[in-house]
Amino acid sequence: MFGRLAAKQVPNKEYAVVPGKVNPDLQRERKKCTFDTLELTHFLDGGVEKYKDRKERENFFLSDPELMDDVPPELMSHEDQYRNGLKKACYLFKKLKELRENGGTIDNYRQLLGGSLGSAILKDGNPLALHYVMFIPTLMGQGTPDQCAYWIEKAWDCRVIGTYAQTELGHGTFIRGLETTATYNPKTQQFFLNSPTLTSYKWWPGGLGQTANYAVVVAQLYTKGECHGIHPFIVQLRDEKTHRPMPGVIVGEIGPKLGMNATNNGFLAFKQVPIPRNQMLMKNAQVLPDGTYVKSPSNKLTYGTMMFVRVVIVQDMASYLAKAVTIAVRYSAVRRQSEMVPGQSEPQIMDYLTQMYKLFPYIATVYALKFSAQWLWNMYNDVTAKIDAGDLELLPELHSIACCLKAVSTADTATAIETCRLSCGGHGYMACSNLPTTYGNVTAASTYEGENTVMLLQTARALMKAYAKAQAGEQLSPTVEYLNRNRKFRPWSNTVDSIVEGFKQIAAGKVAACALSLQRGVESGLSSEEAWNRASVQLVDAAEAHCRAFITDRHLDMVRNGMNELSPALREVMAQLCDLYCVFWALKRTGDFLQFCGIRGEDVQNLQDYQNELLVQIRPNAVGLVDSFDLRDEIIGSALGSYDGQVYERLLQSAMLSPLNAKPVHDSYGASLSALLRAKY
Ligand SMILES: CCC/C=C/C(=O)SCCNC(=O)CCNC(=O)[C@H](O)C(C)(C)COP(=O)([O-])OP(=O)([O-])OC[C@H]1O[C@@H](n2cnc3c(N)ncnc32)[C@H](O)[C@@H]1OP(=O)([O-])[O-]
Ligand SMILES: Cc1cc2nc3c(=O)[nH]c(=O)nc-3n(C[C@H](O)[C@H](O)[C@H](O)COP(=O)(O)OP(=O)(O)OC[C@H]3O[C@@H](n4cnc5c(N)ncnc54)[C@H](O)[C@@H]3O)c2cc1C
Repeated sequence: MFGRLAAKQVPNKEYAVVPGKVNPDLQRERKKCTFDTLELTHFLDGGVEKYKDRKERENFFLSDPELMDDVPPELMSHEDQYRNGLKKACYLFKKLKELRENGGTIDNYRQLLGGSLGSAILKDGNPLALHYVMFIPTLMGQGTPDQCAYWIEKAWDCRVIGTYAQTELGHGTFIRGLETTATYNPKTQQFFLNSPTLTSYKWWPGGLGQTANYAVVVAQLYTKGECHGIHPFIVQLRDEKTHRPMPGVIVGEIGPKLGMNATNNGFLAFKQVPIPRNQMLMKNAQVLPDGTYVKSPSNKLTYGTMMFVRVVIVQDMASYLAKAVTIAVRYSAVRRQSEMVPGQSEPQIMDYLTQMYKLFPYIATVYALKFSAQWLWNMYNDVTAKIDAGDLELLPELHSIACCLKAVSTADTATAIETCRLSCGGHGYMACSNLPTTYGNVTAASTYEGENTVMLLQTARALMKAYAKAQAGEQLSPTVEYLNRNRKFRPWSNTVDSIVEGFKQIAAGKVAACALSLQRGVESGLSSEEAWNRASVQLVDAAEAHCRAFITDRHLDMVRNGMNELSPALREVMAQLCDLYCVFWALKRTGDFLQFCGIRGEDVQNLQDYQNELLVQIRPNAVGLVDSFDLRDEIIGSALGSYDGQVYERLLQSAMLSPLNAKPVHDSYGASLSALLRAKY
């Protein structure tokens, strides 16, 4: 493994990090806060009991030195990143078991992964993540009771470790086009898995490289000479004792990536690999022993695990963003630069309105995403319970709203984290700020589990259907109710209610414009598919507008109806954040408001003034707001964002970890530089 780096001492002892010393600017900021930060933390946790559970859990994991890195992962080789990630992931499993046996409150490993705790322990990814996030959920969601009974316990106990192998070199988005085949032979009662082309190689699954010994493989099912489309199969990839690849299985790792370098993403191919009939997951569709195919009530049920992960991603985005914005806000309170008034002392950079504008809307975004994520999670649970009882009616609506929320939450969070990085100037570019790694983790989510443009087009498809229903006077489901053709939008009134209503009006206008474009396209002689492609830029835009309308509506509803038990001081700050989120997006979409909501130039000026006012109102509470996220320093993992604000001391300390600083003269001097310096040209 990597050698323990002998960290060099900081050059001057007085510049070392001093335990307990807090930067005076941060102390002043904390005194200014107008609300009780603990009250907000309790609210975020969902009550005092849950707060206590979380604290206990964090203490249990984060006080264990085995789970802390001696060396930051960015200083490790690709191979050591994997070794380190795997070692910690396995240790974490043992600790989790210990916690559960002692009556701990975390019921599964998945809860550890997406949240801030998981990303603190396994900063650059977890090779066991897919086992918990997709392999086990697929067994649970797609297995028959017998299959669940056989596999799930083994999987929970990590006696088998799996991944979810769907994407291929040639196809990620268009899953109906996957090329891996599973052909049933009734004589042997086996499926034979085969990879007929290079493009059919599975590519990307997390943990597939060297970790998993099983996988759910998504393959085209052939039986009695007929193809029935893609289905999930449990396939053994490696020997349970030796861990060597099974005969006919070609497997490996795909190499370094922009981020998530410990996740051990892999490739996989099969040469006619046999598996028994009962390893097709048969809750929805079945193949009988004689090869007869029994159809699923809906072939979209095979897509259930993706839906589940899309729902979870929206929650994860709020966690990642809370971390990034905590780093940037604390740093902005400590950092002083330039002169606002000539001759006066340098202000905290957070006193510049442009800096407030970079940061505060993203504090608000944490709440906006959190409230939408909570709603989506509840809806997901309701709909899956109904599906289990045979009622599939709400599935399309869940799919439509999950797709756009997944796309908008990941895209917004990636932009927000990049803005946080920029707001920290040069130091934000340092790996030790933890902003680059956080960005790497988050930007991946714009691609995985459904590429964002493609997800928005799925929502747009549902919106077009809803629009047609509205035109026909049919009843609409709640998330698209605003498309009702008889709906009268209220006139503009310079209030946050008006903005939220305005977003619905914009979405309705854009949806109608798309329908018109599609109709005109077809009338001009295009096929419906060609017309769809011609309208697709507009369609993506309409889906985003629909999602923004949903998010602002949820946020306002929570502030109005979900915070009654909070103190007036805290409710006031929560209302300011909600207003800021709405005004920020209204100003980003001024053109839309002018086009669809009948606002005038002076209304835009009013919005601008209101945004400035909100930024100034939030300013004294900025540090209090991020403190309320209550993220421990181990979770923040940043020289810029620790609670004590010893920013410069930590930067210097972290530079001393660089192996290049281990000796006063680096070996490379003798190997190349000395010759260059002495050469006579
Ligand atoms: C930590 C994480 C690590 C990462 C892991 C991964 O990335 S794993 C890999 C992750 N990979 C991905 O995420 C791959 C992304 N790709 C996909 O999910 C699919 O290929 C697709 C949804 C884009 C199209 O699928 P398609 O060509 O089969 O469909 P179509 O467009 O022809 O529409 C037909 C109808 O089906 C409907 N419908 C569709 N999906 C659902 C659903 N889930 N539920 C309900 N309904 C659904 C749709 O609304 C439409 O309804 P309509 O209008 O007829 O009433
Ligand atoms: C970090 C990471 C982890 C992953 N983990 C897993 C895993 O564990 N298991 C697994 O099976 N997969 C995994 N994936 C794969 C992931 O799900 C796919 O990369 C994703 O679904 C996108 O598919 P693609 O790569 O084929 O992109 P493409 O579909 O090729 O996208 C390329 C471009 O084409 C555009 N495009 C494609 N289709 C359309 C369309 N119909 N209309 C308009 N534009 C279109 C897209 O918008 C995009 O701009 C992972 C990917 C990443 C990055």
